[in-house]
Amino acid sequence: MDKVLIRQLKIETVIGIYEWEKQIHQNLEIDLDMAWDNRPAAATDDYQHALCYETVSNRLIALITEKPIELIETVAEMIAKCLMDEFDVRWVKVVVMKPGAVPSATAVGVEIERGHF
Ligand SMILES: Nc1nc2c(c(=O)[nH]1)N=C([C@H](O)[C@@H](O)CO)CN2
Repeated sequence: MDKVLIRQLKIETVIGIYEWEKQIHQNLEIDLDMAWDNRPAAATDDYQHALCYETVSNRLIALITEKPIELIETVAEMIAKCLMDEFDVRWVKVVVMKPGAVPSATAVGVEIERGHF
């Protein structure tokens, strides 16, 4: 299965369950594996057939910074839904990491897979 990948997409937003978290911006780091048939783009060398990682990245930054969110689980589901509804991605693995959320851990996070091949 072909994929388009995005690694360590940094999104600075209002995220968290505590009152103090609603007053600040924190960073999330997103990894995405998106199922996509890369052969048409390669065969034609035509951007029209590619899943544009730049367009996807910009859309997800806009989506996740639109309004405050409490849980990183919500972020992961919003991203998966957006990719499937707006970009016609059939399967996606979304990893959302929140660096610094637990002082004794480098990062904590969630991983989901949605859709099918
Ligand atoms: N499974 C989760 N656990 C926790 C979350 C979360 O989004 N998902 N969030 C918090 C707080 O916002 C935390 O990040 C503050 O440090 C706690 N647990």
